[in-house]
Amino acid sequence: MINLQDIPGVGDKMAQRLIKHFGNEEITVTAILDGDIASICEIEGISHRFAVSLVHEARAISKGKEVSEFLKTREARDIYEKVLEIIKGFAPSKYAREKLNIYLPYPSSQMQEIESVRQMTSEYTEIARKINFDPGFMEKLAEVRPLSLKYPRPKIRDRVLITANSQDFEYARQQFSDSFSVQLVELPDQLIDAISGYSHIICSHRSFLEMEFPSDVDPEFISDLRQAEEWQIIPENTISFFAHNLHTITASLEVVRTVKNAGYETFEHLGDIDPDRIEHILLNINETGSLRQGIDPEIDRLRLSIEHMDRCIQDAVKDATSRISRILEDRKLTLSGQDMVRAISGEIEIRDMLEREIYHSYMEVVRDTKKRIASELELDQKSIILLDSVFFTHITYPLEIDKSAVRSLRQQLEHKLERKTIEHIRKVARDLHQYIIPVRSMVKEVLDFQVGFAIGHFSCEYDLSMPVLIENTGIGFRGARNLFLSSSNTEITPIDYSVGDTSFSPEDNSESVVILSGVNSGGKTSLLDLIAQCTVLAHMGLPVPCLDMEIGPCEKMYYFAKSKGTLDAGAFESTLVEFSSVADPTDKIVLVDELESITEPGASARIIAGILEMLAEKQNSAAIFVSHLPELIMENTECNIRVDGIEAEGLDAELNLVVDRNPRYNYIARSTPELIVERLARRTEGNQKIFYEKLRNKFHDS
Ligand SMILES: Nc1ncnc2c1ncn2[C@@H]1O[C@H](COP(=O)(O)OP(=O)(O)OP(=O)(O)O)[C@@H](O)[C@H]1O
Repeated sequence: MINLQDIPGVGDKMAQRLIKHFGNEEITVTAILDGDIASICEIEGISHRFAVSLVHEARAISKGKEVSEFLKTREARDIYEKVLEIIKGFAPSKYAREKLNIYLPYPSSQMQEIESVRQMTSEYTEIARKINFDPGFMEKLAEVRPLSLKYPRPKIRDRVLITANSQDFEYARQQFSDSFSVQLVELPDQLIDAISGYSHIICSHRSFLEMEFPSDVDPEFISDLRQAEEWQIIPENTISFFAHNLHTITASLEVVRTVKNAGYETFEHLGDIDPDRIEHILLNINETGSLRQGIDPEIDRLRLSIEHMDRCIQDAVKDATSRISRILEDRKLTLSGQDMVRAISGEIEIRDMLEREIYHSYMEVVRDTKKRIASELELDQKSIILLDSVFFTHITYPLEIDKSAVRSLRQQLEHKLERKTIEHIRKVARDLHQYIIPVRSMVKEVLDFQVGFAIGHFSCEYDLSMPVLIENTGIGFRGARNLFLSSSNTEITPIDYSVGDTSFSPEDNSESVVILSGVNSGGKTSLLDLIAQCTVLAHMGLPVPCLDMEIGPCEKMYYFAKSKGTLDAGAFESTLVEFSSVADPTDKIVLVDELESITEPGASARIIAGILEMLAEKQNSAAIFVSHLPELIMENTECNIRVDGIEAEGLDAELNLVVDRNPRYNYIARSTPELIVERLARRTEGNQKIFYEKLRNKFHDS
């Protein structure tokens, strides 16, 4: 087991953060070595890229090998990166894109790594084919992101937890004071101060049962503070985890359901995950952690009542005043002589007489107004009693209301709503609590599924096949298509070719070291790229762009691309130094494109011959050298080296080169300069034509 801080990029602080997240160093290192990018990314501030580099570095240390152990040259790494870039094009998310970076070509000595990817790839290719890239499924798959465990903890201003002794107080403060107030109440006369201003009071000790609470307070009691679960005291926290990750969780559930329904056991070990049940509970909440509308009719009613209360009362009072106005307009007061005398003598007030006259009609309007408000706000009996005190018992015109009574009514409704909401939230939190760990595992699995599915999708899209791994040295294939050409929409000629001892080798032609000669633009470099792609993919455990392929896995891959022009002395020397590494005894595949351009033809033919001899003598390596100097090279060696050729068959009616892109075994291909000259001679006129014809005749003379 390696130490966390041995991994480059992991300092003291980073190690602590990782250990805090995973629990201990051993679990952390195991997660990193397992490539558990999803869990590593759950830590705030750690990017996918950094997580991937941790995995690479840790694996390299644990195996005592460099990451690029198999890929020995810059061009070999380029091929790997370009192939990986194509696969990444199928990644449904940024996470999957990054995680694909942990797929590397492994040397044959790490066959178990190759085998495990091969097995996984076959499964995923089958799943991808079966699900057939259903757009709905693909959309859900793409919605899954690593879970965010860093979401704002809810601040609950109207809740207080009262504790009865300093130990409970300290414990509760540490646990809960981030979310709501915690108070110490050791004596009954401290109670009122501690709870005033809070509508939701939680008592954490039975001694509070004996204390007298104000009549409008309805405290909750929990018997054992330390035994209480999070969902009992801060259900909002549990809800927050699900709400904050709602999209990812619901999308993951859908992915799991679809894969299960398609008959695959990929997620079977997630036994605790019942997508229907979890989805049903999640229907209660929205992304902000609030209860969704339409879930609890009582809560909806209270929400609406509070929201519409002011407008409803305002409109009802306005209409009532108009109605009173109309009543007054129709009224006339006739005073009898006696009344006049009593009024003058002060025995009765004119005001009283007037009030008496309209009292019944006025009160009827007030009664109707209350009824209307009660009905529009759907008030229950308790609230209707409070509504009574909103209206005065004496006559006012225009109709006036008691604003403090309106406030009390509102407060009463708000308290009721809070109470109902917390009851509901607690129920949802209790139901969801048990799924926190299973859901975390599920999302991790679905994220890994994204990666596997991307590979499966790539395999289906390019119609790839799993290569057969053989004991012998060599690589051979049928119907192979260069992925880089496929991506550029060129119409591709499938290639059949074999180097070394494969069942595709022509009879008596199983040499593993060959020179590939041929026409300019015949496809020699494309064929080298194709062999490099197949070699890299096969050593990654991935399928290859061939109808069938056999490969003898090896330890290293060298790819030397064509150099641009003759090299100066320094560059020539460093190229030779690079090539010297080919001399070590390990089995390898060596691909070289036109090495002759490093120096003048005679010298380079000797150098190439020397390198080829060395490779051929070891008999454990496959090598393909593209060269325009096959005869010159062969003159310089006695070794058993095969020369194959890609030949141009001539010019077509449009004067384009007609090439057979499939190499011919044991065949030195004719070069094309004469065909190019021929084409120029036919396409030009006048002096130019004369010039090209002169050159063409030179070929014919020889
Ligand atoms: N199998 C194929 N199917 C279709 N087109 C191909 C195939 N192989 C190569 N080509 C086309 O031929 C072009 C030239 O190929 P490439 O560069 O591999 O030839 P080359 O023999 O290496 O040429 P040169 O000798 O000039 O370096 C490519 O760009 C590609 O468009």
